[in-house]
Amino acid sequence: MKKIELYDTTLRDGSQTEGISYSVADKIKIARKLDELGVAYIEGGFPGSNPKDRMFFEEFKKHPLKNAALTAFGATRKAGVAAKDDPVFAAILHSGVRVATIFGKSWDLHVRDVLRVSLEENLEIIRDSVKYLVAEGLELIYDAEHFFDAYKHNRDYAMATLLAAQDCGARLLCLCDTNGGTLTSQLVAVIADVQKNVKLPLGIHVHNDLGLAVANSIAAVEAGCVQVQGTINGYGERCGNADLIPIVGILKLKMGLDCVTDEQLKELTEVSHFVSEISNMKQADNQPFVGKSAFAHKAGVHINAVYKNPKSYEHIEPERVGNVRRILVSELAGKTPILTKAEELKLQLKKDSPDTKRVVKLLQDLEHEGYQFEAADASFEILVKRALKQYKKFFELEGFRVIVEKRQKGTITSEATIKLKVGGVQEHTSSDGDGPVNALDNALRKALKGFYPVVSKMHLSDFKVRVLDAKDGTAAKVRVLIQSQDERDSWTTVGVSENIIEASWLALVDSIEYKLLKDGAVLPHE
Ligand SMILES: CC(=O)SCCNC(=O)CCNC(=O)[C@H](O)C(C)(C)COP(=O)(O)OP(=O)(O)OC[C@H]1O[C@@H](n2cnc3c(N)ncnc32)[C@H](O)[C@@H]1OP(=O)(O)O
Ligand SMILES: CC(=O)C(=O)O
Repeated sequence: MKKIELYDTTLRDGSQTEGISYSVADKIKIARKLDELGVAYIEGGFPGSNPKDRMFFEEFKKHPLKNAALTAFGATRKAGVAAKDDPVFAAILHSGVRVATIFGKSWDLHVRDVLRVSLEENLEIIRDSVKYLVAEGLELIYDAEHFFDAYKHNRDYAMATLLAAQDCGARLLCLCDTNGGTLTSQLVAVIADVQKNVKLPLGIHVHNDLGLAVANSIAAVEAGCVQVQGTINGYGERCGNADLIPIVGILKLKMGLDCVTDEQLKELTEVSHFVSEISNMKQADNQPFVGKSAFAHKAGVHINAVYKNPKSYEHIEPERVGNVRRILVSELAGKTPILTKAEELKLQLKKDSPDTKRVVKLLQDLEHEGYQFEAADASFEILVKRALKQYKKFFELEGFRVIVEKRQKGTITSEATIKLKVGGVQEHTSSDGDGPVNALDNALRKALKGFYPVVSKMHLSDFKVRVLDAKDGTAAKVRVLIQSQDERDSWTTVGVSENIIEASWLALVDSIEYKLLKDGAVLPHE
């Protein structure tokens, strides 16, 4: 099986993303995770750039990675400075790595306008730089910056820069689409021409400015490149780098190429989510292979078919990349998920029965009002039970009041008072909280805990509000999603109203009733 080298640059090019700033500890955690995933190279940073990157490399002198080779990144030497005196090279050598990656100029525009040296001097800079680092005993990966633009404007000069790096001992030439503006067909044609002119193996490093980074990386592998550079989740300057996550999935599962083991592939979802968490970036739900929605089915026709045979609407089994199939319940879902949920709840429901039609109608009416059940699993279960009259009321509300108070100098305070009845016994309590919903939640659970002690073992873990008709301003409806948790499970409930407190109350009541239902609570004196 042909082997492809995965080269990860999340810690260097990925850190050039707007909004990302890794600490040394973050970088170390990510490097260790990537090592477990099985990438061949981890570009740890630019030690000539800043102390943080230099400190990062210190950690691996003491505790090396298990599998991957750590590489230190830098530019070719500065014009007019001998390689031995260039501080960037001194930092690379001090970092203790056995592999260095340096980027050099391929494009005559950059040589003239950015480096401001002659074309010949740039070739000399490349030769000197590669020769020096190789003579110091390092494996050298040469990143030909802007190679595809360079080729378009001056093919012969671009080719000469590669030959300069090759002749001086580089191990691999990586062709970079630095500005990310190259079409796939153009990229493949350039690679074919380069292969006729150089002996060294080729790598590919592309940016995503056309949304083609993954496609271009894959086409480059098909054209013969043996190394793919990219970042986890496609982080990187401007529109990002090629996303290594789908690249790994495609190389392994669609092209049968050796890059990680089957076991390592199962870590793909975990690695992607871990890196987005540490990077403090929102995970894209629709990210191929690993997103929350990558194997989520919403349309009734799809759901019906997936129950019969998952291959009907899935390109691979989600478990192969550590993801899971999800069935979303909504007004578009038809009867199949309702029947399945009923089966899970051990409720008798037949496809064409009036009960099933009633549940579908109720679901569609509520979604029309603004409810959304695809994330609110617990509210959906309560809805089915209510519709089938398999539901008991654990308490009856007589009324609540919520006060939010702000004095001229003091902090803002919230207090809720609640009056309810449980099996004919009236309870009247009050509680304060961090905000009005928290106060209401505390008061409700305080009122119920004497009757149902299990409510003390749950808490509210997330609270989301979405305005539904923004054009109506403050009179718009809001949808509140509440996530609750006990020692074993977490569940989500939903409420909709024009009043945010009422919407929150509806979601809170579902949340508590769900807990009581799932724990088999009984009404006092029942
Ligand atoms: C395509 C890429 O993503 S390459 C990666 C780029 N990464 C970064 O820039 C992040 C880290 N960079 C840094 O910390 C700094 O920019 C440093 C340490 C590299 C340089 O800092 P400074 O010496 O202050 O220079 P400054 O950042 O202002 O300008 C960049 C210099 O690099 C030079 N340069 C750019 N590319 C190269 C190259 N391939 N080889 C040699 N020199 C280069 C430029 O000509 C410019 O020098 P000049 O102003 O003397 O002409
Ligand atoms: C080297 C690099 O990061 C680039 O050319 O995009």
